[in-house]
Amino acid sequence: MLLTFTDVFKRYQTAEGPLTVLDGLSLSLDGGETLALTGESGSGKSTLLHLAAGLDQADAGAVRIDGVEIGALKDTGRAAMRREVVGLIFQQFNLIPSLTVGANLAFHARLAGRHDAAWQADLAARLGLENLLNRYPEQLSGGQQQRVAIGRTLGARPKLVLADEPTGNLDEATGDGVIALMLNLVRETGAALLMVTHSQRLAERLDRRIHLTGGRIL
Ligand SMILES: Nc1ncnc2c1ncn2[C@@H]1O[C@H](COP(=O)(O)OP(=O)(O)OP(=O)(O)O)[C@@H](O)[C@H]1O
Repeated sequence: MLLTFTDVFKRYQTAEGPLTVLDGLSLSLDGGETLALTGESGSGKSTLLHLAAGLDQADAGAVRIDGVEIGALKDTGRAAMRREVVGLIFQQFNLIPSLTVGANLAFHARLAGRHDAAWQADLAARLGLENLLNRYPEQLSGGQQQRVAIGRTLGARPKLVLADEPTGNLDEATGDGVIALMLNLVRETGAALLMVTHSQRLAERLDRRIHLTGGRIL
């Protein structure tokens, strides 16, 4: 298994008192598998993704990537795991505004020590970005920005891609095109994908679907 959650609990302290968001949740994702995560607003989908990315820690239970329990790693170990194994794609694109499209595309691959000019050129072409490489993110449409974000993530050849509502800011037709490109590239590189979506229609395009409710997977 590439990613496992075993009996994971996550609580937040809120102004109204403690809130249990994940309540003994377990799940597993195989290498190369694509999995859609749905759930009501506020059910804990982003919380789960943050735990999978090592951006936050569980209060109890274990989150493992490639057999390594990320809660047991020190900060530097978790950062290395994020850099080298995990790729993140967010609704808000999160491109680096001061870097060109070309430099954004290369950024994660360089950080991971896996920059490969031929692969980057191939990705740019596949994502229809080859004529935009010298532009800055603010000079792109939302769909173009998300294609850069996908290229930036896959440029580093992560084993695990975590996507949080990747087409949430795009219209349906643009979003469908972006998802198709992302799924093709994810499948081609053999990465696994955990994608949060509100859309049952998009969820149907992935290998498997899970639904988060009451802090657990149905
Ligand atoms: N840092 C925090 N402190 C306190 N409560 C939080 C914090 N982060 C999230 N929550 C609460 O935890 C619950 C789960 O939030 P989360 O963002 O994981 O849900 P979600 O399923 O991703 O929601 P949405 O679909 O609306 O994005 C919500 O009730 C939210 O208010």
